[in-house]
Amino acid sequence: MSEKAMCSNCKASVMIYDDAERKWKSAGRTPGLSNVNVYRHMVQNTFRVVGRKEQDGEVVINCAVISQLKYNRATPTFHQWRDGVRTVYGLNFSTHDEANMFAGAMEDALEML
Ligand SMILES: CC(=O)N[C@@H](Cc1ccccc1Cl)C(=O)N1CCC[C@]12C=C[C@@H]1CC[C@@H](C(=O)N3CCC[C@@H]4C=C[C@H]5CC[C@@H](C(=O)O)N5C(=O)[C@H]43)N1C2=O
Repeated sequence: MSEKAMCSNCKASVMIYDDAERKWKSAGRTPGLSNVNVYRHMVQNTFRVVGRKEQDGEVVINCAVISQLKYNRATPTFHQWRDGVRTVYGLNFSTHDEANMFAGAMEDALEML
């Protein structure tokens, strides 16, 4: 297994900001909770955020973590970042603890890049 999870799975609703309509939309086919995690590729030392819907495993986010990424803890349970091009992702976590755990994994990844 060339990729390792940086923390245990965190539950969050994955959202994408629609610039045109200026509103957040649920990523994937339907709204709902996903298991999100930061994965480290052990050979390439690259990182990505992957989220799969709890309900049916749909991959709703698969986003590279680039060194310039600015991770914004907008609230204790809503964190957001730009993918470096044009997509803004938002994670609405179920609990503060999961939000902190995920943010810690993201910050660890950014330190290693
Ligand atoms: C300089 C910069 O780039 N700034 C970016 C943020 C950023 C900063 C630094 C680095 C990277 C980034 Cl990405 C920026 O400000 N962005 C990125 C796109 C969207 C937004 C722009 C305008 C709106 C206004 C309100 C605000 C907003 O979205 N929320 C407030 C805080 C939590 C609040 C919580 C939950 C979500 C769930 C749905 C909606 C709701 O609660 O119903 N909502 C919210 O309303 C959420 N916005 C943003 O965050």
